[in-house]
Amino acid sequence: MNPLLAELHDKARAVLDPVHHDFFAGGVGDEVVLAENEAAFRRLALLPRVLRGKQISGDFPVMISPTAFHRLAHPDGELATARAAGDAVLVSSMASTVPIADVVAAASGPVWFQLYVQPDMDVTEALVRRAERAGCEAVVVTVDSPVFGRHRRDLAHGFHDLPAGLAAENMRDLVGPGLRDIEMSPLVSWEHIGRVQEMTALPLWVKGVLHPKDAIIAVRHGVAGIVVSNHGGRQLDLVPAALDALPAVVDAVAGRVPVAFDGGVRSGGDIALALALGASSAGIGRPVLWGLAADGEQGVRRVLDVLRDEFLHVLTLCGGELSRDMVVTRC
Ligand SMILES: Cc1cc2nc3c(=O)[nH]c(=O)nc-3n(C[C@H](O)[C@H](O)[C@H](O)COP(=O)(O)O)c2cc1C
Ligand SMILES: O=C(O)C(=O)c1ccccc1
Repeated sequence: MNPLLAELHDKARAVLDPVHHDFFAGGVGDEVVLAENEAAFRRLALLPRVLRGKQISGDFPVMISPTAFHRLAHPDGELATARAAGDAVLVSSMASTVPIADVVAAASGPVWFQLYVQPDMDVTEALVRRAERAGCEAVVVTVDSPVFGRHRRDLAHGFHDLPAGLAAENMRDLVGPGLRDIEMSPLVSWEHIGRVQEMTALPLWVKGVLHPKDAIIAVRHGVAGIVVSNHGGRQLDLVPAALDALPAVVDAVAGRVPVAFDGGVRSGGDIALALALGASSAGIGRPVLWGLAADGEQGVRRVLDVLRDEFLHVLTLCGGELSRDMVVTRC
């Protein structure tokens, strides 16, 4: 892990209510997958290319992955995250504690709206309209959550609702703004993806694909892109590290749509490895929350600056190239 990010996590741990820290930090079950997501990067190495004779461009293909309830981390919540995002894609959680319209207004770059399809399709449509009216540039449907993950730390703390004054603002006047007003349903299917596509002209991405067969089905449904993710180890504690699932999905998709990735990215080198394995961009989840808790907008900016600087340094050392043939396993 980049030591500056570790420092921000230490600071976040010191300032956060331990219950809220554990909501952000925790995973499902024994937290095997949570640990594996980071460990998977350590098992890979890069063979740099040499004497390529070129100056690298400043492209920084990173997105802020959707995470719920930023006002648990800092009073400015998602407004601070949005202001700090710069030109990175900000995927704003449907479970934000600031309404999506205000998130987009605070951002200077693209904002995408993350959606859990609600079994009441009128509620789903109302959410999509809110995202459209706000000016979101894509909808990202999270598909790895037919049910809430059983987060052992939350159960131990008895954390199952937001403190007074905080709410899931996008849900207001639809069902209710409480944590449990957001439904996850095992009845959601590919048919619902089609229905969301009929609702909106916005590009639709699916987030949380691990099986290459699902990636192929997604492409067949005309998705704009796929995010390979295991939800940061918060859903099924039996899945592989997200990084280990990436190559097979990239191969199955065969360039037809972009394949983004998240899970365990903690350094510029991690971003480089994900890109070398074929990811179009790397998503950052918890480190953004640590920056936000530690120092609000400045903290999130610091996280992105540290990762950008380190990524561009690594990329330069790799001759400005990242490809699958440069990745080898250690030992
Ligand atoms: C506290 C927390 C809340 C999350 N909330 C959401 C969410 O609302 N929607 C979603 O699609 N994913 C959610 N995720 C998953 C992230 O989008 C992402 O997949 C994951 O955090 C990436 O792994 P990382 O934290 O190791 O970077 C959440 C993750 C965390 C840690
Ligand atoms: O905690 C999560 O991982 C998550 O996705 C979520 C979604 C909605 C409400 C609370 C948490």
